[in-house]
Amino acid sequence: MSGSSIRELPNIIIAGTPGCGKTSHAELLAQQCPELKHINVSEFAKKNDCIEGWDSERDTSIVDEDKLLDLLEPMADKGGLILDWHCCDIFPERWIDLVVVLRCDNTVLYDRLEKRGYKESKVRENVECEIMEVLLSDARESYDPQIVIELRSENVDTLDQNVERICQWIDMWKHDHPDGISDRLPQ
Ligand SMILES: Nc1ncnc2c1ncn2[C@@H]1O[C@H](COP(=O)(O)OP(=O)(O)OP(=O)(O)O)[C@@H](O)[C@H]1O
Repeated sequence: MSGSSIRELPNIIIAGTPGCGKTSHAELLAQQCPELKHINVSEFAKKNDCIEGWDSERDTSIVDEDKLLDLLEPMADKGGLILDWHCCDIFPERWIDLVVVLRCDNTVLYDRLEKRGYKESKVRENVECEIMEVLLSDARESYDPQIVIELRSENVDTLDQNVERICQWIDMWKHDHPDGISDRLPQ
C-alpha cells in the first residue's frame, strides 16, 4: 500500500449490472471531460494479464484482483479515473470519490443482453441481479452511502442527462478541492 498522496481530480466508479450502460456512460463522460481517463476494467485486466481462470458456470473470466489493484494503484493515486466495471466493491474506499450505480428496466436490460447473444441462463442471472439491486447494495455496503448515486439508464436522453450531471459534480468537486484531496485513511 502506498503512502499518502494528493489527487487533483476525483476517481469515479461507474457500476451496474452488465448491459446497464457503464461503458456508454464512461466513454461519453471521458469525451466531455478529457482530463479524466476511462478504464474499462475487464479490458484492462485482459490486456495486463490479470486473468487467473474461467468461471464456466457464469461464463466469464476470473480476475486476479490483487494484481489488478496493484497495477491500478499508481493511476488511482493521481486521480481522474473513471472505473467502468460491473463489480465495484474491490476498489479501496480511499481511492473513490463518487460511485454511480446505473439502473435499468428489466425488459430493456433483457433485450440488450439477448441482442449480445448471451445464453438464456446468463441473461436471466443478470436480469435477476438487477431486480435484486445487487450492485446497488454492494456499493452502499462498500462505500459511504453519501457518495453512492443511483441513475436510470434506459435511453439516450437519460444517458446525456446523467453524463451532464456527473460533469457538474466534477466541476463542484474541483471547486471544493482547489488544492486536491489527500488519500483518506483506510477505515
Ligand atoms: N442509456 C442508454 N440508452 C440507450 N442505449 C443504451 C444505454 N445504455 C446502454 N445502452 C446500450 O446497451 C448496450 C450495452 O451498453 P454498455 O456496453 O454500455 O453496457 P455495460 O454496462 O458497459 O455492459 P458490460 O458490463 O457488459 O460491459 C449497448 O448496445 C448500448 O448502446
